[in-house]
Amino acid sequence: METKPKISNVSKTLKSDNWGKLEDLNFDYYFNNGTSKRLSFEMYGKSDGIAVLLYNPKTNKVVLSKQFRAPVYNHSIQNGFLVEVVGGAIDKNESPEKAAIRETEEEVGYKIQTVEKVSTVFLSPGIVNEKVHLFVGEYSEDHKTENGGGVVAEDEEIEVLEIDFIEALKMIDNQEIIDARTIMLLQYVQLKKLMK
Ligand SMILES: Nc1nc2c(ncn2[C@@H]2O[C@H](COP(=O)(O)OP(=O)(O)O[C@H]3O[C@H](CO)[C@@H](O)[C@H](O)[C@@H]3O)[C@@H](O)[C@H]2O)c(=O)[nH]1
Ligand SMILES: [Mg+2]
Repeated sequence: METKPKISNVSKTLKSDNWGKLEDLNFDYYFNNGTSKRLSFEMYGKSDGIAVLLYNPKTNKVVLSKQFRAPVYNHSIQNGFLVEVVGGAIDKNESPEKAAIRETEEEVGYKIQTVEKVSTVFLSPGIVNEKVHLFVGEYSEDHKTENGGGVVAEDEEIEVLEIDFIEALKMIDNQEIIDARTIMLLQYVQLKKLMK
């Protein structure tokens, strides 16, 4: 018996192309009840992204950033300023690892040599097209540079926070940390016992 493909006749429609792209994915969807229907689902995204948690197992400290996020402000939360891990968009022809190392220096001013891959995740798979590559990276004071704070030409302004790991975990409990990438990476470090 011939089985129909679940998804067929796929096309894309570009609806907006500014900071990121808003597109429709159009397709015929074959339901389990034997009917099929043409569907269009909206997807928004830029390039894929990276996020890095910097941790120092000698001092039990982590480095986080604080910056303005429009959707957070839009919800009248924390006046729009979110505590996050280092994160950013991957440049054209750049590997996720290279992007993680570059963003770490740009945003928080530590020049690290290596990062360790944790996972690649979707943060909002119903809407957002971006995959985010998650990393952890060991740092020490020796890696500190004069840089950090974000790229002024990109209207970035980043406050660098170096705090005790235990304090960061408490900030998850009291809802001061509400960014999913940051929660995932802090809990990864806790689960894998990378720090006390
Ligand atoms: N988002 C956005 N940023 C803009 C815009 N115009 C200018 N910018 C500036 O461009 C910077 C982009 O910096 P990146 O560090 O490359 O990206 P990011 O926004 O920090 O991305 C990280 O966080 C996202 C979650 O908020 C993640 O989705 C992404 O994967 C990554 O981890 C922002 O900080 C902001 O200052 C705009 O229309 N939208
Ligand atoms: Mg960023």
